[in-house]
Amino acid sequence: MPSPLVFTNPAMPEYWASAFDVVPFPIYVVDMQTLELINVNRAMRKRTGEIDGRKCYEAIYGKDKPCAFCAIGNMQNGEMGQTVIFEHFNDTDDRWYQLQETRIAWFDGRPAKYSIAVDVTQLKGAQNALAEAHADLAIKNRELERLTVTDSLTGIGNRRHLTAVLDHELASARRSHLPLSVLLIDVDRFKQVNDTFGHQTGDSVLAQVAGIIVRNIRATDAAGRWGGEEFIVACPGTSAQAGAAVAEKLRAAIAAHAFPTVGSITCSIGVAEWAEGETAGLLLARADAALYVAKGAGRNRTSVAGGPLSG
Ligand SMILES: Nc1nc2c(ncn2[C@@H]2O[C@H](COP(=O)(O)OP(=O)(O)OP(=O)(O)O)[C@@H](O)[C@H]2O)c(=O)[nH]1
Repeated sequence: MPSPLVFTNPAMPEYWASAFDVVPFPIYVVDMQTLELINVNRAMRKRTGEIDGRKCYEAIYGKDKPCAFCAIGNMQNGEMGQTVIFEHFNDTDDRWYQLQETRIAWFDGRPAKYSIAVDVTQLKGAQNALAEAHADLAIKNRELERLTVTDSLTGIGNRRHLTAVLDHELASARRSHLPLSVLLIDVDRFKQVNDTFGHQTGDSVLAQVAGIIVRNIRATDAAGRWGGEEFIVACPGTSAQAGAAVAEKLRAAIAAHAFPTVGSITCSIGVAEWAEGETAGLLLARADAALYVAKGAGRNRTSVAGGPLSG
């Protein structure tokens, strides 16, 4: 009993033609030795015209030598009925095809392969659009995430970001037993800046102060705008003494900066080192108390908090 893939009935070529002409997808049969097209169905002829007898690579792909992706090489020693399925972009008509190619024996015994080519260009387009939409969404989500932790005026971390950073740094300090200091920075007499030069100039001063802070701290430090004209810097691995040095550096940099329209401004800074068992709220309360001392002592200075507040 011959394999159903070995066509032996001499009437078969006609049968083949009538059966495959009703299939709406292009189907063609190639002689595996000569690479000549033995049979081409109606859907294929509609696309290519009469190409029977021509080399497949030349008639279908407009090439002057066999295609690099041709499956015939791998089929030469394969089993009858061996099938490969792959997708291919045909640049002669700029369309994607899914090709299903099967090894057969033609009616006269010649080894051949027949190919069914399904145009999947639209499907590919939809897949690509979906992939693009996913990528776009991922980028937008990322941007949204960034915006929720960014202060829109200064571009540095906002209060939400700082709260998360402080929680994280406190947990790290608890584990590592390394010191952690926070700096609470407040622009001096900022109301005057607004009142004298207008709110817009005030905004610009805040953005510049943020820039000075960010440029003068370590990559491992975290800075953000706590609100209004107040900024916080968290310095992991930093004692109160070292924190005071960072504060003085920032204070001097801000005092030395020439702010357009406004001239010079100053700031006061409260520094507190985290004490074992202390919450972020209590740590900030101590930094705030130190800031209050700095303001009371005449502003444009740094004050370091004493030990933890009781209660
Ligand atoms: N331009 C601008 N001003 C702001 C912003 N947020 C808060 N302010 C202003 O900052 C000023 C803070 O004033 P105060 O709290 O009295 O403090 P100060 O004038 O800096 O005085 P001291 O802190 O005592 O030196 C207020 O006038 C607020 O309106 C902002 O986003 N932009």
